Amino acid sequence: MSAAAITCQQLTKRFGERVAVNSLTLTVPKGSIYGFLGPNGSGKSTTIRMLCGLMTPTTGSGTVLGYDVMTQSEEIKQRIGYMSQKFSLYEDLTVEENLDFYAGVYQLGAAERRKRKAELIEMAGLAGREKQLAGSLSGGWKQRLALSCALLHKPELLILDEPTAGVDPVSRRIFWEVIHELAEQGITVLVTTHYMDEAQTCDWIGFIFFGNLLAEGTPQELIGQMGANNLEDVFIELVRREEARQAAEGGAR
Ligand SMILES: Nc1ncnc2c1ncn2[C@@H]1O[C@H](COP(=O)(O)OP(=O)(O)OP(=O)(O)O)[C@@H](O)[C@H]1O
Repeated sequence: MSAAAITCQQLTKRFGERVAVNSLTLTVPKGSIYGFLGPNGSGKSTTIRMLCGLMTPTTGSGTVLGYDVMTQSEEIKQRIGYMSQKFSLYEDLTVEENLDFYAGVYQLGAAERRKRKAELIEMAGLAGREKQLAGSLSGGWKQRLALSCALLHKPELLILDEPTAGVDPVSRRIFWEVIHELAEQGITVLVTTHYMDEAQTCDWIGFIFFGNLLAEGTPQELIGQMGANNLEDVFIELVRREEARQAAEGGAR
């Protein structure tokens, strides 16, 4: 059995002339938290959409939980948990009704539905809020409900695209405690974030810019390799070097 939850080799996505993801090769080990970082528009969401089976790569190859990203997108969608930037909760349904809705999407039987709902309400700290309308929850609670919905079918892999964007620091901290608990249970997590304090707690980091993977390693390895003080400095230095390289290339033409 493979020790990788995700592998991709030279995965590429073009939109017309624009290369959104350029020959991306990476491996996400099972049970790890992999932080996927990069400036706005660098290709993170496009990569995630390809890995989730929502978008077909232009070229390259990859597997998610052993399934082929080119040909087995349905198998992948059934087995992963995905939370997008604008997680889709039904604001006019209660917490419990949202969970019921997604339990229906994942075709859970009545007994399993009851069990998973109870477990996830407990995990997310949503007890006592079951009858509250999702639309009346604060950002942090909405986000924890969305995470619970993404976990109903017990996925082995959780893919989170900027799950904490616009959420207050206390809620971010609680959310990340849950992420680490899930990883301890063996769930693999691929997560994008612009918050370097969050990235610092990941097992692995990949930096992408203009669709290219510029660096990969543990946070400590990257900080050491760059002679930086912290991940934020690594991030800024990688972007600066790449911009200088591109400017030199442009000037040489
Ligand atoms: N459907 C599409 N059609 C054309 N271009 C697209 C499409 N989706 C993304 N792009 C382009 O591909 C590039 C990568 O976008 P992507 O959304 O993957 O970046 P990102 O790293 O997720 O950015 P952010 O941090 O802002 O979410 C951008 O230049 C974007 O404009």
